Amino acid sequence: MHFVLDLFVCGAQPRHRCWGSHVPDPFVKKLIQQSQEAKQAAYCPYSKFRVGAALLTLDDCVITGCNVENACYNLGICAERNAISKAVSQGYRSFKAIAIASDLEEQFISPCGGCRQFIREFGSKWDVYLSKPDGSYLKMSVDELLPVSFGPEDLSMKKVLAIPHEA
Ligand SMILES: O=c1ccn([C@H]2C[C@H](O)[C@@H](CO)O2)c(=O)[nH]1
Ligand SMILES: [Zn+2]
Repeated sequence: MHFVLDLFVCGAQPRHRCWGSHVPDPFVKKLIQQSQEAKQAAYCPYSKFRVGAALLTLDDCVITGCNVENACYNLGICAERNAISKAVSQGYRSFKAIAIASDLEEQFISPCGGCRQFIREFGSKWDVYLSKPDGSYLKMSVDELLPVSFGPEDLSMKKVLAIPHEA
């Protein structure tokens, strides 16, 4: 099997290249690299804790995000939620994976509870890659990160993920 190695950060037009739910290792490495690049843009003057996220859409676009803090501390947004909000605002609602990067050398960055719920909104079967600056990673499913979760299905909102023009 042949895989094209580079993933692009896309604009509004999704590209159509799929390989199912299994993301081959070189692509995971690239996605982690992109989350590390996204981390460079973190706006975190208060915590000084930089986080980046790279989201891989079902049609193989990569949307990135970083944490953005605020002088009104509680208004800060995490990198994961930033990336997901960016993706949704560009019309993406189906995701294969999200990679998360921080500067913690000794442990894999782990999403906060709020982000776990935010990620879970878009399915419980996709992959979350928790990484370290050296590129090593821990792969976890959304289900593992947030077991026995509450989601749109519990509100009988089966069509909630459909893009409006497809609904
Ligand atoms: O997974 C995480 C954990 C923390 N942060 C941010 C929130 C805040 O800006 C800073 C310190 O918690 O890191 C994220 O963006 N993602
Ligand atoms: Zn969070």
